[in-house]
Amino acid sequence: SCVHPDRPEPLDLHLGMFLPTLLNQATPEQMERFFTPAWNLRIIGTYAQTEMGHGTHLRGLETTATFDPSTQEFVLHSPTISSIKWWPGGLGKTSNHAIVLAQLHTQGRCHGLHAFIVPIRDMDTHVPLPGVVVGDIGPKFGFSEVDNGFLKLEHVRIPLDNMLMKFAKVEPDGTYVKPPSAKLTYGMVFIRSMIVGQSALALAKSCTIAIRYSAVRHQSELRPGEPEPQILNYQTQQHKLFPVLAAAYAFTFVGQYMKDTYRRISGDIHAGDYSQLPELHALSAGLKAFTTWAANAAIEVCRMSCGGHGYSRSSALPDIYVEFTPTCTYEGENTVMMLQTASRYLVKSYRQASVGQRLQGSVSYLSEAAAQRLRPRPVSGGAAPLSTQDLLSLVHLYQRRAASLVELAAKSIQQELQRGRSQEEAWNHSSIDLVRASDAHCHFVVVKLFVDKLEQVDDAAVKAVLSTLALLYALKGLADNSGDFLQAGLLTVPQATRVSARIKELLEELRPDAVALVDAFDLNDRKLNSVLGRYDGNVYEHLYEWARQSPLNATEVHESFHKYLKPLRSRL
Ligand SMILES: CCCCCCCCCCCCC/C=C/C(=O)SCCNC(=O)CCNC(=O)[C@H](O)C(C)(C)COP(=O)(O)OP(=O)(O)OC[C@H]1O[C@@H](n2cnc3c(N)ncnc32)[C@H](O)[C@@H]1OP(=O)(O)O
Ligand SMILES: Cc1cc2nc3c(=O)[nH]c(=O)nc-3n(C[C@H](O)[C@H](O)[C@H](O)COP(=O)(O)OP(=O)(O)OC[C@H]3O[C@@H](n4cnc5c(N)ncnc54)[C@H](O)[C@@H]3O)c2cc1C
Repeated sequence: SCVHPDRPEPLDLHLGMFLPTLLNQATPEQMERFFTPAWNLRIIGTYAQTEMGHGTHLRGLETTATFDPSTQEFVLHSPTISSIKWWPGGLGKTSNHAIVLAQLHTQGRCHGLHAFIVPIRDMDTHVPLPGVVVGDIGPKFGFSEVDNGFLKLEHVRIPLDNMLMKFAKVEPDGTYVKPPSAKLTYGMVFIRSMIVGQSALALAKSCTIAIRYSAVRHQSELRPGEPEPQILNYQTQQHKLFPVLAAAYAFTFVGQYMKDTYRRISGDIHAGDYSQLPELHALSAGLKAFTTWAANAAIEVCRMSCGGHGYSRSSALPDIYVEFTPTCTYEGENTVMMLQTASRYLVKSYRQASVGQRLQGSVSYLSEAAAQRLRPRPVSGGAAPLSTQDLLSLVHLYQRRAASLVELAAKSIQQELQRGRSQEEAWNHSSIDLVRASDAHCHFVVVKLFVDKLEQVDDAAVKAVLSTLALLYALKGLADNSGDFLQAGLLTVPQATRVSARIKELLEELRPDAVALVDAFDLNDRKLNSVLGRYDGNVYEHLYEWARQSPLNATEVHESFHKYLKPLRSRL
């Protein structure tokens, strides 16, 4: 639930994008109307954009909203089976309103996607309103507590004033007034920016559970005859978990940066300055994809590092995974988001830099790269950047890897065009390179923000351990993507060998602080909800207690079962 700034009482649950969209696209009068007591007593809203046949391709959405000037109403309609709204959270049983994205038709012309508030259930009886066919889409991979639903609209009429008109408008005579920028109707940058913080939280929870458990769990023999060691002392366990720990800190800082950037740029937009919207769209789309893919994989690493007990729901890791994994799909499917960042921002910026334009923001390095391309600089074959004093050099290495992959993608498009392919085909035949370029750009942004953050840390001891984490994050990325760095001439094979050796040293250096570093996330037992991740470390007692609570243990096997079993046994 969310609290409207001017009203103390909490508003009802607004699912997913309902409230952010309202806040972003409703006029002040509409905000007043939707949040007056009559509305906020029980308005439960969902955000219905995706259809059965279209999720990614917004321009392909089929739901229509046709303005009828004779009655001053819009007629909302689902013309085909594939146009049925599908997936919106809370639509199946809970919501009584939906923000519906539909193709606006007025005066015989289609003006593209716009947002409409559609009442879908009676505010008193909660019965679906006339023309509204609504229900739940059925069991899913997870998210079972959310009634993701379907919505079929059969010529449903809503008043003119239910179209969100902060940017675009329809006059009473049906005249369409364009928004100051067509891009404002896309939205989504808010939630995508927030999801970056969710990636950090999912990582922090998972590595807290796995590292605390790894400090409690004793297993096997390290030295014959000695007691079983903590599994956290195994180099392989450290190699699994400490890079996740480093990523959890990295993404926490990126999440803070995205929140601040969203606030700053949306303030500019409200003041009528849209110049930073492309940067915000590119960053939010790319970093949402980059951090959710990384966190999704890392949660599984944490689960498997806990052995059998990691597979138990008592660890909380299966639930963290099931709840987190759809972030790679919703709010913009990750591959499509990476392509947006590359095609709509990086390649465009590369071309601007190539003609000497001085770029600002996260792509300013492309201007430096264009200049250096004019004055190529031999890569130092000397010592690899392996100490915390070298963090800035590592940022430059990531910057130059990104620049080289953006250039590679741009040149691939050029080559495809020269082979006679159309623009669209040339882009499609370069999309693997485009995704790689986006990934490298986001990776550079994450490393840079981590290193920038260190400058704000005053406590010497904290700064030292965070610098070691930043170094581990950067070197692990170098090792995992060494092909890119070698291919771009940014790393030599001997240097790559030294990087791997240095990573092992860093694991050892971090071992004494590992548990303190996860404690620092300050996730209490209730929030973690994990027997393995308990702050007091009393895992086995609570694991046994947790199992005994299982409903299956509420009763003994009934004697009728034995009666059933006996004849079977006698036949075996
Ligand atoms: C405090 C609370 C914290 C909460 C934490 C988070 C919790 C999360 C809970 C959420 C629960 C789940 C709810 C899920 C909801 C959903 O999934 S809602 C549906 C999401 N669907 C999508 O995201 C659809 C993805 N598809 C698209 O965005 C578009 O189809 C496309 C991929 C962008 C392509 O559209 P198209 O019209 O073809 O555009 P282009 O030609 O590519 O670009 C045109 C220009 O517009 C610019 N642009 C595109 N998108 C945006 C944007 N969002 N913002 C700004 N600008 C955008 C693009 O850059 C182009 O610009 P130019 O190049 O300058 O023309
Ligand atoms: C748990 C959950 C909750 C959701 N909640 C909501 C909600 O509240 N409201 C709402 O409106 N929607 C919601 N959605 C729907 C979600 O937004 C869509 O599923 C998402 O946008 C992806 O679209 P799609 O399902 O059509 O996938 P598709 O786009 O069909 O993706 C399938 C494959 O096609 C590829 N692909 C598609 N287009 C391209 C392209 N141009 N280039 C290259 N590859 C491409 C993708 O990369 C992917 O691999 C939810 C989904 C989930 C899973």
